[in-house]
Amino acid sequence: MFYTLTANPAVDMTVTCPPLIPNENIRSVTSSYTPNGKGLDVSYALKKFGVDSVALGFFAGFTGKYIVEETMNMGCLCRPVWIDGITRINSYFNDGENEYGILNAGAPLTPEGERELYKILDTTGDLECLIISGSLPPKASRYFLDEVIDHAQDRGCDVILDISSDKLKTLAAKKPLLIKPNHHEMKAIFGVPVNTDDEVRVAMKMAHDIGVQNVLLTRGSRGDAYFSNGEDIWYAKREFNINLVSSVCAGDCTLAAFILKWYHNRENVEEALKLALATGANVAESVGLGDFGRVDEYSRRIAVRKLERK
Ligand SMILES: O=P(O)(O)OC[C@@]1(O)O[C@H](CO)[C@@H](O)[C@@H]1O
Repeated sequence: MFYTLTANPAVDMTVTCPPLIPNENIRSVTSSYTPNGKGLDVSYALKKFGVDSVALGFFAGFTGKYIVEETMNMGCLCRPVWIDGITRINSYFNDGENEYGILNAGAPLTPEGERELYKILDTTGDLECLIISGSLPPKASRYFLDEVIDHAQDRGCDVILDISSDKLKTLAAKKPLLIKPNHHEMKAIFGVPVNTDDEVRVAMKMAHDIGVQNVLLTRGSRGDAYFSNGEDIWYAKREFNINLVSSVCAGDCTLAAFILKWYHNRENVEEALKLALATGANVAESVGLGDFGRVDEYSRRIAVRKLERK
């Protein structure tokens, strides 16, 4: 069974509005409030593909209650750890020209909360693959992620990381099965750009050298991605334009789709990349995750090639 961990979930408030004007109030055109957080998004996307997972995370207050209820309403399994405070609300604005995001800190984590999570990881019956996504809440202990990975790996569980913290560099030594940085994160973590095939080769090698088994590198609005398994590197690109509404959950759904096709069939890189980019593109065309209505059609319009070995 797939498990996702969202240590710092959020209600996303997504607003479309006329251009923002300093020191003036403007009225929004549309607004919506959706249960989110990177790991939860992975669980929701898997569910849309008909695959169950268990969503783990720390939840607090009325917003936490809303997320857990909505998660269950979607038919997703969820094992919340309740903490004090209020789960954050993140705000995203699209003024027709640009996207803006304001991300809040989240409810502070407690040692008791952390221990409760470790207990779930130690005792749950079917822990096969844990996808750890997103930021950490305030007051998370210094070695929280190290501990989470240790508890999971002690159970023989694979670990996938989608975190932007520079902790990723040290966590790589624990040999995660897969990491999913975007181009900004890859540059921040390894200090090298990833604009060309050759630059990507260098960055991928750096990731593998420090312990990462597989890397899915996404490049946001460019609509392309690279995947490296340590032996070969594939490049995938969408061959169509999208009608951008909100790119906010696109990366999480890209990851979910990739895992879905690749986790149980590691040879299936090409198909996995096609579904991943198609899903990300379709999600960016709606608020939240959308209905995945064009994923099949888009999958047929993703070009994939293997890079020459050097
Ligand atoms: O602060 P984090 O955890 O890095 O990111 C949180 C977040 O931006 O990630 C999701 C999109 O990926 C949003 O639903 C959510 O608001």
